[in-house]
Amino acid sequence: MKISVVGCGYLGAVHAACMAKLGHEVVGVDVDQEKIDALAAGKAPFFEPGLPELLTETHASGRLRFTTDMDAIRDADVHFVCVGTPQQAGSFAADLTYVDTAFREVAARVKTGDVVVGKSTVPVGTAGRLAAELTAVVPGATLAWNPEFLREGFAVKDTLHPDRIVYGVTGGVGDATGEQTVTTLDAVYAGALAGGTPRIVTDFATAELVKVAANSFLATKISFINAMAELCEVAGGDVTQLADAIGHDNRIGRRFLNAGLGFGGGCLPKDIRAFMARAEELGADQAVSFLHEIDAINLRRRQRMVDLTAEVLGDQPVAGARVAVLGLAFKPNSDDTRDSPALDVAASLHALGARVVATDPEAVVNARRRVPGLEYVRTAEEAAAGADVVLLLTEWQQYRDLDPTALAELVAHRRILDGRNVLDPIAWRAAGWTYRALGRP
Ligand SMILES: NC(=O)c1ccc[n+]([C@@H]2O[C@H](COP(=O)([O-])OP(=O)(O)OC[C@H]3O[C@@H](n4cnc5c(N)ncnc54)[C@H](O)[C@@H]3O)[C@@H](O)[C@H]2O)c1
Ligand SMILES: O=c1ccn([C@@H]2O[C@H](COP(=O)(O)OP(=O)(O)O[C@H]3O[C@H](CO)[C@@H](O)[C@H](O)[C@H]3O)[C@@H](O)[C@H]2O)c(=O)[nH]1
Repeated sequence: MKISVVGCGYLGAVHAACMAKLGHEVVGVDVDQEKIDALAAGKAPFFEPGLPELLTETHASGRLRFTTDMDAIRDADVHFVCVGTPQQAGSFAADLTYVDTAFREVAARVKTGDVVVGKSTVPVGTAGRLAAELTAVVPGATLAWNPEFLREGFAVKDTLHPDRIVYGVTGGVGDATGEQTVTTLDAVYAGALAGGTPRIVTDFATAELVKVAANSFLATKISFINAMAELCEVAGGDVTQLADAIGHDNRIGRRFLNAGLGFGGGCLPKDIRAFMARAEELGADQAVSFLHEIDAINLRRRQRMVDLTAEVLGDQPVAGARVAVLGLAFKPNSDDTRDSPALDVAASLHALGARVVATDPEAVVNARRRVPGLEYVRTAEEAAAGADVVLLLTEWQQYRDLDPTALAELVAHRRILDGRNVLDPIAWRAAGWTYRALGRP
C-alpha cells in the first residue's frame, strides 16, 4: 500500500520505518528540515535502539523516503498523522495547534477513498470534530483514530509486535464506511496482526479514551508505589521489597512498580494533565480528580531527591557543593529529556547554587538545550571526579554496573543517592559509601 506519515518525531519516524518494513511504500513528511535531512540520509535524528538499522534496511529497499514537501502525500492512500500534542503553556490542556494545522494540510491534499489515520494522543472529542472537518473538504475521504502505545526505547519492537491495535472508526462496528476503513487498516497492519495480535474496533471516543486511560493507569501504578515509598521513608520500610511482595500477586503484577524519581517524558505527565483538563470541560472533573494526586505524588519525588541531597551533604551547604548527576534522559535507552525527572532535579540543585556536573550516554545534547547552565561531561567517572555527592537519576545499564570501589577513588566524599533503586546497598556500603535511596532505609 502507499502510505504517508505526517510528523516524523519519536512516534512518526519509527512508524514510517516500520510501515516500510511491513512492505508498504512510505513517504514521511515533517516541517523540520534538519530532521528530514537526517532521515532522508537514512540516519535516525534521535536515539532509539534498532531504528538506525531499520532505517538503513528500509532506505535500501527503496520503499521509504522523507521530505518536507507536503504535496508528496498526494500519491498515498492512507495518511498517518503523528504530530505533537504538548501541554499548553500555562494550562493543563493539550495544545492542538499542530494537529489542527497538520489535518488542514492533509485534508487539502487527499482524494476520495483515502483514509486519514490519527495517531497523536488527543483529548476525547477531537476525532469527531476532525472527521467532520475532513469530510467537509473531501466527502469521500474517511478518518480513523488509531492510538499508539509504543514505549521509547522499545519503539521498533512495540510497533512491529504491539500488545494490541485499536481502531476508532466512523459509526463504530457495523457501519459500512467503518467496515471499509477496518479492511484498509487490516491491510496496513497485516504484518503486525499476524500471530494473533488483539485488534479492537471501536468508536472514536472509546479509541481516544483507551489511550489516555492506559497512560493514566500506568501513571497511577507508578505514583501508587511512590506513595508507598513515602510511607516507607517515615516508617522505616523498604519499598523495593514491598513492590516485590505485592507484585507476586498476579492481580497486581510487578511491572511499573519501580519506585524512585517517578515518571516523566513527553507522554505520561502531559497526558494525565490533558485528561484532567478535558474531563473538566466535559463537566466530569470528579471522575479523574484522583489524577491531581497522582501528579502531585510524582512531583514530590523530585523535590524529595533535592531535599535528600541537602540532607546527606550535612553541614556542607548545597550552594558550592559539587554534585555528580548520572543520567539526564527521562528513562534509559532514550535521549528524550522532555519533562525528565533527572534533568529537573539537576536543574533545581543548580538553581540552589550547587556545581552540578552531569552526564548521560545519549541525552547530553537535549539536556544542554533545555538547561544550558549545567557542566556536562562525557562519562560517569568524569562527573564523579571530586564530587561531594553522586546522584544516580536515570538507570542506564552502565550506571547500574558501576564499580563502587573504583568510583570511591574518584570522589571527594563517598555519598551516593540512588534515585531509581537499582544499586545494591550492601555492595556500596561495603565499599565505604553512604548509600541513600527513595523509599529504602
Ligand atoms: N513519543 C512516544 O513515545 C509516543 C508514543 C505514543 C503516542 N505519542 C503521541 O504521538 C504524538 C507525537 O509525539 P512525538 O513524541 O513523536 O512528538 P515529537 O515532537 O517528537 O514529533 C512531532 C513531529 O511533528 C512535526 N510537525 C509538527 N507540525 C507538523 C506539520 N504541520 N506537518 C508535519 N510535521 C509537523 C514536528 O516537527 C515533529 O518532528 C503526540 O501526540 C504524543 O503524545 C508519542
Ligand atoms: O516502574 C516504573 C516504570 C516507569 N517509570 C517511569 O515512567 C516514565 C515513563 O516510562 P515508560 O512508560 O516506559 O515510557 P514512555 O516511552 O513514556 O511510554 C509511555 O508513554 C507512551 C506515550 O503515550 C505510551 O505509548 C507508552 O505505552 C507508555 O508506557 C519514565 O520516566 C520511567 O522512568 C517509573 O518511574 N517506574
